[in-house]
Amino acid sequence: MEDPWKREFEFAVEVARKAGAEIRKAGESEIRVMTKSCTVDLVTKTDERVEKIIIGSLKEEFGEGTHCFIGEESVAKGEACVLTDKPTWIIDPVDGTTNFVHGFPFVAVSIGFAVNKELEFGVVYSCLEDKMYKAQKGKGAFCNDEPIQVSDVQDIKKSIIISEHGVDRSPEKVTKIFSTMQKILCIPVHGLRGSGTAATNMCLVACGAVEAFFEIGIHCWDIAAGAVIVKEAGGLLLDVNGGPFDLMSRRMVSANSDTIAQRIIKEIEIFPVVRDDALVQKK
Ligand SMILES: O=P([O-])([O-])O[C@@H]1[C@@H](O)[C@H](O)[C@@H](O)[C@H](O)[C@@H]1O
Ligand SMILES: [Mg+2]
Repeated sequence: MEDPWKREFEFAVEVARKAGAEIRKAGESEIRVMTKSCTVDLVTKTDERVEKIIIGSLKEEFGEGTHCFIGEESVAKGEACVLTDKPTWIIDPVDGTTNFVHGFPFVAVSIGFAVNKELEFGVVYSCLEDKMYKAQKGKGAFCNDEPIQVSDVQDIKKSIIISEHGVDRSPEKVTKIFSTMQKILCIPVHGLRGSGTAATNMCLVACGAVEAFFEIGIHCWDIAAGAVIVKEAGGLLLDVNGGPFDLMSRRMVSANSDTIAQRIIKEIEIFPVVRDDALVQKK
């Protein structure tokens, strides 16, 4: 099978590893914490610096203007968040920023790549675990170059489900989030977990450590890379209402099978979120 984006894929792995080393180094020094949408939506100088390193390296390697970029911290500063047909890098430089600030050991660099709005490959580097997850469309999923596969568990009562509570602390949303988690927990499932980073959660689905991850409130940069990795590991992605996965919708279910996915979807109490491509952009 032809491999038109081989060079981009291989370079993305290199850049993710370099970015991970920067995060580990920064974690040993003073971490200056700032906030974005609310007091618990944290960002640090490391997030911003690492995103600049990633995008700068990609522009240097592939030229200015040939590719588009959607980066978490660039969007936070008002850059557009619109997926066009052009080759587009979808980047979360530090996924698990709150974990990074607290020294909780799950922090990932997430680099997805889409062409004609189709995800071509994804790279997630869990840099404190030194686990490099990667996948190209049609070519399987790997962790540290070993093939990975989703779990074969089909009985929800023998599953672990991952979800996150996100940064929105409004009572009506928190109530729905925890009511959903309570209903799933009391199916009962073996357990509920959350690593604090969507990208890592998706890789845990892909390697069969858990059966599913769902969340309402994530962003395209959190899940673009993980989406390819889950699919190439034999899993699937759906909207939380059971419809087709929509990268820009800020909600999704990733699971090892449709059986598990459908059982979870029955319990999810959906609340509205503003789409990534409807975010207010810089004038
Ligand atoms: O902000 P960040 O650490 O890059 O990304 C995080 C996501 O990976 C996680 O799923 C979500 O629950 C957090 O609220 C946060 O958005
Ligand atoms: Mg993130």
